[in-house]
Amino acid sequence: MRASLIQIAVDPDEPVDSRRTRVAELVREERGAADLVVLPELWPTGAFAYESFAAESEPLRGPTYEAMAAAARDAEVWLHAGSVVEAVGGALYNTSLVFSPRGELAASYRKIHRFGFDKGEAVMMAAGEELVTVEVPGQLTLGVATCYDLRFPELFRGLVEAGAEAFVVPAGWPERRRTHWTLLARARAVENQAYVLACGTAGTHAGVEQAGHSIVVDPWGEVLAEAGPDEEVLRVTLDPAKVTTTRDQFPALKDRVLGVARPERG
Ligand SMILES: NC(=O)CCC(=O)C(=O)O
Repeated sequence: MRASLIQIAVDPDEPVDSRRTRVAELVREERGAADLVVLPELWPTGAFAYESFAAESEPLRGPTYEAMAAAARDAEVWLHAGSVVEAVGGALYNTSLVFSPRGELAASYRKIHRFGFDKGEAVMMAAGEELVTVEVPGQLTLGVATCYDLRFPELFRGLVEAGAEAFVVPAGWPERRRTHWTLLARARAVENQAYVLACGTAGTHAGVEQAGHSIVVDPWGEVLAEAGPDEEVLRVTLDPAKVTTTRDQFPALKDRVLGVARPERG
């Protein structure tokens, strides 16, 4: 399975419409080179551009949906189109969109763990509640998570229980915590014996320098490819059989103890 992670530079001087057009072209350029294309979290606005969230919010089938559905169809790729600020009634969600090569919506995922503690996304957005997997026929079953989710291993274990063999993690991760990004991507791969495809943004928006360094890790925890800090397309080939062989040859997942009791609070 050939995967291309498009690490987009989010520049506040580039209008959102222009970025949408530019990104759609970048996706189209992967035609024939990729089976799966991955974009980062909230690339239309920037993950830390909280002030623009409401103004740039869109319905699920809004302008980003339309542009990405057409790009997936033209490129004939599975497209994890990163995430958008989805407006639903009075609420906002950080919602990822996954399209089939026919440009049909295969899945959407509302980010479960919101970043910011008592500000930003954590207070402006509502939390998703559902785990999402997408089967790419004949290839891999993808488990979908977004950025800050990477810090919560129970989410990824839940995705494994649901059949995930590769995690796709769009992000807008800051340079300041880049060591966490790399470490957590490798940890999620090792503990779940699954591929991790983590696609971040480049550039600086809302005063937050982005780490870039999108990364692809195999089920043994080895880094297959890693981007630099700037806009870049990271291309890698995944072997679906490697998930099965890793899980068969070192069957740690079989030793899970399910339903471990939480300690009583005294
Ligand atoms: N957009 C995010 O979820 C940022 C997460 C982050 O900066 C961190 O976990 O550290």
